[in-house]
Amino acid sequence: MSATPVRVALLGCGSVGSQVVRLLREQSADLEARVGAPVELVGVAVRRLDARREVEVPEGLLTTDAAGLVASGVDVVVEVIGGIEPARSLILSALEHGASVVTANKALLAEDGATLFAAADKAGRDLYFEASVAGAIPILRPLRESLAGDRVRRVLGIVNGTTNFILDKMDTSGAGFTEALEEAQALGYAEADPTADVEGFDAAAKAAILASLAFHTRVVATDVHREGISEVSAADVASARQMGSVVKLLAICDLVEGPDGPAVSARVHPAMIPRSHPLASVREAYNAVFVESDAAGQLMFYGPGAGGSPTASAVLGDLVTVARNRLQDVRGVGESTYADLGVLPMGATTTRYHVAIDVEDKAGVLAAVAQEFAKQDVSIQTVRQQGRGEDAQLVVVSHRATDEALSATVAALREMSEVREVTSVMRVEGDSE
Ligand SMILES: NC(=O)C1=CN([C@@H]2O[C@H](COP(=O)(O)OP(=O)(O)OC[C@H]3O[C@@H](n4cnc5c(N)ncnc54)[C@H](O)[C@@H]3O)[C@@H](O)[C@H]2O)C=CC1
Ligand SMILES: N[C@@H](CC=O)C(=O)O
Ligand code: NA
Repeated sequence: MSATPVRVALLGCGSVGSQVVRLLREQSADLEARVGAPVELVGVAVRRLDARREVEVPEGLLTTDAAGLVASGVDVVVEVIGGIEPARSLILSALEHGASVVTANKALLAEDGATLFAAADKAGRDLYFEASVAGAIPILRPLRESLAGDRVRRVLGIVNGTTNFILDKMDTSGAGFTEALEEAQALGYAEADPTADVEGFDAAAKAAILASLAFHTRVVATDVHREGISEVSAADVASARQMGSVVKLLAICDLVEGPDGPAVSARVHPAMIPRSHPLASVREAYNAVFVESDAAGQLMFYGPGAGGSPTASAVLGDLVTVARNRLQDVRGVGESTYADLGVLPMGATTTRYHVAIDVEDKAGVLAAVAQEFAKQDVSIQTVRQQGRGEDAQLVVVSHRATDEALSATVAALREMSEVREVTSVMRVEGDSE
């Protein structure tokens, strides 16, 4: 006699949801063998019954009553609607009704993960979310489980495919930001409204999730310093190229020593990295995440971070785990926030700056510019002059200093009579000091 099926409800049938349906159908026999029971899709909640879908869903499974579906006694709810509401209420209701939950919703986890994890604890059910960060790349499970005996010091990565595609195009073809964005939209990488990707909200949510798991503390999206790529100009990209560097949108999470003890620093911003750095070779819409820990040293995780099918792969991985757990009547590893660390403000975080300044080409200008750096106690690593006369430009790269001191230096440079314009300001990462 075959085992009782694990009954699955799917919420949302867009890019990711439709691929979840496809994989559940195509791999049904293997999934049954791996789980130890048939995995049965019993309902798919959609916004509109007559919408065009990438995959055929038997009509009897479709419903617009998501709330009714999660309350119908299913074993697992897979949430791939996205956004805060109704996703949050549906997940909470699913847990209250005894279902385990798999979600790809980084926006919700980074805004209100605490409520969801508390509800999962209260219900004694699993809440898994590998797909929420870097799509198909297994990164949350390694942080939560494989590295549980180590001390992670840094997580550094490219975690947004859309912005990496745009920056890569700007670098390889000399395209401006708007042109590169239009290409990303035409290829279906960027949304019609690409704000969450382009302005760094998507990457900041992922940074919050990564930092929470890596450092065993709670970090929310608003704890993450966020700058997007809409201000990155063709001149910035060209300036990076001249330095042998490339511009990438990075998510950087560090375990640091704050004024009151260990703290977390989490930031998302464009930065120049040397072309020799492994992250520089991450092209198009790919993602990569570096993890540095005391005992393991450096680890790199690389692969497709976006797209329906890769993301559905991560969803199915979680689905198999929570289904197995249910059959064995156990729970997987939950949230761990025992470290309860403070968050270091961006101003106190140490970074390095690249500053390109159009200046008057006359004696004493270089000394005057250097003096503004010295006033803020910012040490200069290199200065290069390019062009002459009207076209004279100084390119300064600093040593590491607090972000507060560096931005005060740039503000002072902008006020100098010898400075015509500060044309490019960008942080520098992945280099020696
Ligand atoms: N597309 C990607 O590459 C990745 C997406 N994710 C996450 O996966 C989730 C889903 O993303 P996509 O599939 O790309 O979005 P999508 O916009 O293609 O699909 C969402 C679907 O949910 C439906 N929906 C909205 N409200 C609903 C409701 N009340 N009841 C039932 N259905 C409803 C929409 O009509 C739409 O079909 C999001 O949380 C997203 O952040 C995570 C990693 C990568
Ligand atoms: N919009 C995201 C995809 C999902 O996380 C991206 O471009 O990386
Ligand atoms: Na992932």
